[in-house]
Amino acid sequence: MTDATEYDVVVLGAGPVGENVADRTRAAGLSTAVVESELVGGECSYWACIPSKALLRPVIARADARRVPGLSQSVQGPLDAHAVLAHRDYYASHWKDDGQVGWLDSIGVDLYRGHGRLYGTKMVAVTSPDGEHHVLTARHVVVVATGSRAVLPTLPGLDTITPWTSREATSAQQAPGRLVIVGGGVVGVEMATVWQALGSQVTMLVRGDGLLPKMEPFAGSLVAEALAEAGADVRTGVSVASVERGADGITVTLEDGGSVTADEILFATGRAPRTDDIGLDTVGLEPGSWLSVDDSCRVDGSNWLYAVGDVNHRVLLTHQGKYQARVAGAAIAARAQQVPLLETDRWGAHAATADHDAVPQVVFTDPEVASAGRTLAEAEAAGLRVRAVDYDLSSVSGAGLYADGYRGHARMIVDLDREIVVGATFVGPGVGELLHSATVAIAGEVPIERLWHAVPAFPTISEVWLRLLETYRG
Ligand SMILES: Cc1cc2nc3c(=O)[nH]c(=O)nc-3n(C[C@H](O)[C@H](O)[C@H](O)COP(=O)(O)OP(=O)(O)OC[C@H]3O[C@@H](n4cnc5c(N)ncnc54)[C@H](O)[C@@H]3O)c2cc1C
Ligand SMILES: NC(=O)c1ccc[n+]([C@@H]2O[C@H](COP(=O)([O-])OP(=O)(O)OC[C@H]3O[C@@H](n4cnc5c(N)ncnc54)[C@H](O)[C@@H]3O)[C@@H](O)[C@H]2O)c1
Repeated sequence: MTDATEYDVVVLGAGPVGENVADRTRAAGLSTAVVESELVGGECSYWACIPSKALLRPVIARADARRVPGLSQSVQGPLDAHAVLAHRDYYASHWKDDGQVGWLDSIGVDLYRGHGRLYGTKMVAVTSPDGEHHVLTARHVVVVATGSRAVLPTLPGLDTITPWTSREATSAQQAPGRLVIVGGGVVGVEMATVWQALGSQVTMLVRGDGLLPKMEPFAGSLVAEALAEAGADVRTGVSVASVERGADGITVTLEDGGSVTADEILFATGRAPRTDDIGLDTVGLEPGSWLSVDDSCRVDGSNWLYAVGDVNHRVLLTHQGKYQARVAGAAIAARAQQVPLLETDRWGAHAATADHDAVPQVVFTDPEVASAGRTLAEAEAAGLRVRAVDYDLSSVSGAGLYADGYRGHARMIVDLDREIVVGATFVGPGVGELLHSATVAIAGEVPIERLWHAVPAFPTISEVWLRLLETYRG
């Protein structure tokens, strides 16, 4: 090893979360280095959130326009797939990270390109692409922010095909004629929405009994209904037995004996931590494991190792990882300054409390699904005494004006002992922008009787809040 360099903080991985923690520690006056093996900006910028949403936006805008009388006639044609993909390429910065590298430079964070591995306590060894080695020593902490990767199931014949993961699904340069998607989670439904609209014949193979199993059941039902109307073949309760490449493409054999043939197959079957080759064994941790942390994002049992973002498996979402980065950054700075007492209590400045109680998520399908906090099933499993309050979104004036024949549903979960909202789910066109109202109500633990005074503007879809509260109050 050559070229040993010392920093206050060393961050392993420059995805959105690593970048944010580096920003916070640098702003607190701590010298900070980040190590990145691929592109600064991580999965989110190049193969996940940004390209997927750039692909989805024209699909959703067209679907919305088709529901507006006077406009629908002019948007009946197909999408211009070439222009949609070019728009995506632009938002993925053509898979170049110059902009983000420039930003790191502007905030005074040093970037080391290469594969980083922990190398004992407070040390990170970096192997650069041209084979050089650096050892970075952290005076205070090392932060692991190496994210996650797609998981492929073990299947006979997998080695005969080159399957798509979320990376290929978000960066493909043309629509396959026939696309099979295995998995009915968030990646599965968003990518089915995109590629069916761009001209592929999509078949979804879902082993459970519905889509989006982690959300309220009506969310998956409404999305499945709309995907089927868009022409996708959504099959639930089916499992893949094997895959094989033949003259006519990829043949997927199902456990019930049926089969489907396609040009491409996307496995949208979940994520694994990128920790198999980061030197965890040198610090007594298990390679390949998710890193378990406390609410300040410090790895259990350590006083110098933090883990933020996907890699700690608390919530696999960019905005929540960036929230963890803000909390961890504040905790790292406070501990470095030897602040005697950190605010690690619930909702304190050094506790990522919202990870447990107030996580928002938007699934950008048509209809959109927007949820915050707990589902009914989660609230009950947590032992809360709750009531689910339901309302048909199509009965809200603003929804009718938004789209002809509006279809949607809303559910609010009320904690009956505290009389506060602990969860909300909205499904319908345009509901994504409604979500922050729910997040504020949940994180703020606003009493229902005070929410009654939060008057939604007429005639917006947000009047659903009034209808939910009226329904609750009877
Ligand atoms: C298709 C798809 C769509 C998504 N859409 C959304 C969305 O709309 N909204 C949302 O909130 N979330 C979305 N997500 C989730 C989101 O992408 C992740 O939660 C987010 O990227 C996590 O950020 P991170 O910084 O923890 O990890 P990552 O973004 O994975 O970044 C980790 C970085 O660490 C680097 N790295 C790894 N190992 C090493 C090493 N040994 N040395 C050096 N560098 C290393 C990687 O190269 C990478 O740049 C989506 C995910 C997918 C797959
Ligand atoms: N809009 C967004 O916020 C957004 C978009 C995409 C992804 N994400 C995040 O990225 C993460 C990954 O998404 P994902 O959809 O890959 O994971 P997921 O865990 O949401 O869904 C994976 C699905 O695949 C199924 N599955 C697993 N193994 C299987 C197998 N062998 N055969 C058939 N089905 C199998 C699971 O039952 C599950 O329903 C999620 O945590 C998600 O929140 C967020």
